Amino acid sequence: MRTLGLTGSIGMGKSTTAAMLAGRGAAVFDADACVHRLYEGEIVPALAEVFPQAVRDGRVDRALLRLAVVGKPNEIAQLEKIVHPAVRRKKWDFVAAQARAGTPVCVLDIPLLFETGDHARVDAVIVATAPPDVQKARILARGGMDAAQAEAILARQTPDGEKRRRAHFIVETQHGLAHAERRVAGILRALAV
Ligand SMILES: CC(C)(COP(=O)(O)OP(=O)(O)OC[C@H]1O[C@@H](n2cnc3c(N)ncnc32)[C@H](O)[C@@H]1O)[C@@H](O)C(=O)NCCC(=O)NCCS
Ligand SMILES: Nc1ncnc2c1ncn2[C@@H]1O[C@H](COP(=O)(O)OP(=O)(O)OP(=O)(O)O)[C@@H](O)[C@H]1O
Repeated sequence: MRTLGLTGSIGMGKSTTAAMLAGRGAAVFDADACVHRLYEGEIVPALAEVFPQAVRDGRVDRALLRLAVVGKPNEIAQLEKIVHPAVRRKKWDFVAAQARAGTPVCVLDIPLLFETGDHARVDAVIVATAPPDVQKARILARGGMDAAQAEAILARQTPDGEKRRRAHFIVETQHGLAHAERRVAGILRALAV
């Protein structure tokens, strides 16, 4: 099995690129979706001890959690200390299950691929990217985060230029879906998978 890491800074088109890889047969682990699932129950007791204001009806309310942690380095570090080990377990369980099932290509879609060191544990790294103005417009258009919150999140991520330098493959997402789809097909061809 080939294991590919897919990353990109906030709003760069990572999830869209992951969906294209899935459409071509890859099994995708989505770290953001994994976190969101954990917030529905499994990790709620641990979080309720530290961020009780973000728990409503037995689940984590992400808008409230965002208010509690974004732009607050100590709080986000505390959150990561609880969330990241749980995600790590789910991620490698997923990879092991895919290997057992004989899946040919497994993709780890992880915003913090370099920050966690996972880039060194995969066969190749794909980085989704777009110019900064496109990125900012996308984050604001999606709603949820304002410009200051987006800046605070970006400040915690490896800069896009460094991600691109360290990538084996780059998918530029500012040229539209068809363009990115062709690039994804080309990458899979180049990897012979
Ligand atoms: C801060 C939270 C509540 C915001 O939730 P929201 O629904 O608005 O955003 P979502 O989870 O979809 O994340 C959007 C993007 O923000 C970026 N991001 C999120 N958390 C982090 C973080 N700790 N460090 C850097 N970037 C982050 C990523 O690019 C991610 O794709 C949420 O992201 C969270 O709980 N983060 C902590 C867990 C974490 O580190 N996740 C990152 C991948 S494991
Ligand atoms: N190749 C593309 N062509 C056109 N629009 C795109 C492309 N890729 C992404 N987009 C658009 O950009 C926005 C952000 O994309 P997406 O959700 O995939 O980003 P992301 O990197 O996963 O974001 P985040 O890290 O914030 O979760 C979406 O509105 C999506 O439709």
